Amino acid sequence: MSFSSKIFVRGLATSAKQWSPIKTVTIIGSGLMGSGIAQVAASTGHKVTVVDQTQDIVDKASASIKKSLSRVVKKKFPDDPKAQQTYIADTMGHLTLQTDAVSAVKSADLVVEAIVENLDVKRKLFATLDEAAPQHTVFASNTSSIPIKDIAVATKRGDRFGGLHFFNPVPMMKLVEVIRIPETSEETYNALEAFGKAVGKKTVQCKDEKGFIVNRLLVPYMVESIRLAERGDASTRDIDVAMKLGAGYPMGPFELLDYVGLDTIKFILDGWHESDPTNPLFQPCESLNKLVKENKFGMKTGEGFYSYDK
Ligand SMILES: CCCCCCC[C@H](O)CC(=O)SCCNC(=O)CCNC(=O)[C@H](O)C(C)(C)COP(=O)([O-])OP(=O)([O-])OC[C@H]1O[C@@H](n2cnc3c(N)ncnc32)[C@H](O)[C@@H]1OP(=O)([O-])[O-]
Ligand SMILES: NC(=O)c1ccc[n+]([C@@H]2O[C@H](COP(=O)([O-])OP(=O)(O)OC[C@H]3O[C@@H](n4cnc5c(N)ncnc54)[C@H](O)[C@@H]3O)[C@@H](O)[C@H]2O)c1
Repeated sequence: MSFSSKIFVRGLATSAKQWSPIKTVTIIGSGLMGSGIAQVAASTGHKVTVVDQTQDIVDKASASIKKSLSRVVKKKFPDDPKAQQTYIADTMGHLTLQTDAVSAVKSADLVVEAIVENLDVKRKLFATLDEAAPQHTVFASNTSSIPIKDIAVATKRGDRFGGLHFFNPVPMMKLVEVIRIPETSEETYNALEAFGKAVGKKTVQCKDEKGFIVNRLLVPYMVESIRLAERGDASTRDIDVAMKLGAGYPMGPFELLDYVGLDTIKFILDGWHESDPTNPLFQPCESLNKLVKENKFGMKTGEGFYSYDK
């Protein structure tokens, strides 16, 4: 077969591959979000490989996925222990957990990144994976606050790059935001949207703007809640009760702040303030900075706006 026809065939194969549904998924990062994304992908029949930095971390991820699955099956198959065990075994049977990212992307249709919220680390990872992954593989980041385009520049596949922003806890939250950058092709967007639906989520589409949809509205709301308490207008408890009973939120803003992590909120707010310093919604927040300075990040450290049994 001549060189040019080889390119043509490969081109067809590649382009044909882009239209096929995502079946094999690699998730880089097995923390709070990566393990949740892996769980919902594996429990909906996808072949999933999860990667993290050490065997100890991936072992912990495996255990937390099993723990979460045991909570899911109690609701899904009440009084049917056999069905519960089968569901857990089938899901775990679709999951491979390892520490080598390069080999993990060799046959991936989709790579979802859910590693530390650090642009340089994300770029370094994607640059490496761009060399290792097949041409047809779609890349997506689960970042909360970094513009997808700033991550995608590390690769040569802007047309096969997007954002899949899941919500914490992934097994429970029914939404995934599908984010396009200008280069994202129609095929890529369709594949990402179809994957979001295939893992049981409702998908919404948005541009690659600060906070996408939910965080852009939630972060200012939560920071304004802190300012309301700082002024002494109401207590944190009463603000939480008010928003749960008055607005129907499952958690009040201070419960949610402690749940998501005060360090994460501060990181996001500082980033948005830096890039838009006059925006009143993004002004720094004194009591948030004080708690983070004292390493009081919320549930994950045992103390934030509230104290928790560790
Ligand atoms: C936010 C602004 C920006 C911040 C930073 C970025 C954030 C990020 O980018 C965006 C977000 O995620 S924003 C954050 C978006 N997220 C939110 O806003 C969260 C809002 N909060 C909620 O939706 C609810 O409070 C929860 C669903 C978290 C807990 O439900 P609850 O009723 O309050 O209390 P419950 O008793 O605990 O659980 C009841 C049952 O649910 C089931 N189950 C629960 N967790 C499970 C898991 N991990 N696995 C499996 N199953 C799980 C289980 O069956 C359990 O029964 P069990 O007998 O205990 O096993
Ligand atoms: N926590 C949330 O509520 C939430 C919700 C939506 C999106 N996000 C986003 O998801 C991403 C992950 O957040 P998280 O809360 O799961 O963080 P996490 O700290 O729980 O997990 C991050 C994981 O990535 C691993 N990691 C870091 N660098 C790595 C590398 N180079 N290769 C492989 N693994 C690496 C870490 O070991 C860790 O296990 C972030 O971008 C965050 O903004 C977080």
